[in-house]
Amino acid sequence: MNNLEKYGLIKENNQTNQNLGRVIAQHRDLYQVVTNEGVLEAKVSGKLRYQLESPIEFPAVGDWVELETKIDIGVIQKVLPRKSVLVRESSGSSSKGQVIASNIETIFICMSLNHNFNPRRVERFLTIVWDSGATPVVVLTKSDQCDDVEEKLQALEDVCFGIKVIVCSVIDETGLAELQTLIQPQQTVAFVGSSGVGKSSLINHFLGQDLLETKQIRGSDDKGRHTTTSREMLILPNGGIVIDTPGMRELQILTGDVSKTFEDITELAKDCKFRDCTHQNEPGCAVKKAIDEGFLDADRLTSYLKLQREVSYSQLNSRQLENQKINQIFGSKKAMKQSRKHMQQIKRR
Ligand SMILES: Nc1nc2c(ncn2[C@@H]2O[C@H](COP(=O)(O)OP(=O)(O)OP(=O)(O)O)[C@@H](O)[C@H]2O)c(=O)[nH]1
Ligand SMILES: [Zn+2]
Repeated sequence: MNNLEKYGLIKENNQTNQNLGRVIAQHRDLYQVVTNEGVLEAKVSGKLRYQLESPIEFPAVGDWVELETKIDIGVIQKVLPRKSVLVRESSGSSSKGQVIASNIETIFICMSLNHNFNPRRVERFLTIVWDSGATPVVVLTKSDQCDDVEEKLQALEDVCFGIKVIVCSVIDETGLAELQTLIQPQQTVAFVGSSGVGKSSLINHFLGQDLLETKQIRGSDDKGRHTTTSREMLILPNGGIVIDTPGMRELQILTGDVSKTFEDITELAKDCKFRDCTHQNEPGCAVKKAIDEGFLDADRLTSYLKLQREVSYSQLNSRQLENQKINQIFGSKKAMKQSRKHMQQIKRR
């Protein structure tokens, strides 16, 4: 098996694949691409850069690309059509979206069977995965810590209709063999889910070694992760391929873990005068105070508020959404009725 086959290339009628490669890591404008000759650094050609119309079209981890090899660097000329693409709507103001990874066949949505258990969260992850074109599988982790697995499975019945659900534990090895059968040689998979549900532990299990640092080892400090290593695409001993990029890990913020991602703000907010403080113009706001005193970046509050809005929208159904919009504009439904009445009176005059 040549390099590219190892990285998931399925041979089709004796193609030569001379200029073919797969992106295995990305650091801003610089890509790491695996070819049949080895791994090389690569950039996007000037021509391609000019042709691409949106950030989403730029190469990303998982992409198959055509490239020309110069002496010390590869030049990417073309991104081959993607079979699936996981996109993260960017939360900055230049809202264009960003590719997290592409050409993933199966995405394991991980959720632990203890306090992290929440069917709504699975639902949100499912939406993202279906949108990507990959096949979702729901993986319920830490079954060794749960006494009511059956009940929890029932709670998921509607949400997970027609989807494979696997109960597992790396402690007593429940379900791991079954999970392994879903990671076939040359198939690309990924693990998503909130921080701490056991994604690294599962990947390490399938790797047969502790390549990824789990929470226990790294302590609670998440900083610095992935800065020294570029293991964003891992080949398992059985031949399966796992994509594990920092972006993949960040997918959780889209799905409601705002308070966890913005622990500094939630911590500060405990000192706000009002429990339901929105940190915008209330008196006695500890978050605003921290910004004024230079302890907190104002940008951080902005992205917190933006994300919170996105998340709360995505959690509401359309009717609630309508009500929430009304509340934002008019204060309440009652106020809206009053303002309508008022408008009608004006018209009549
Ligand atoms: N009891 C029990 N603990 C587990 C299991 N799997 C993982 N853990 C523990 O849960 C903690 C978090 O596991 P990780 O594998 O680091 O979780 P993660 O999802 O990779 O977290 P992030 O890297 O933050 O995204 C660690 O202390 C693990 O030892 C399990 O099946 N049972
Ligand atoms: Zn506040």
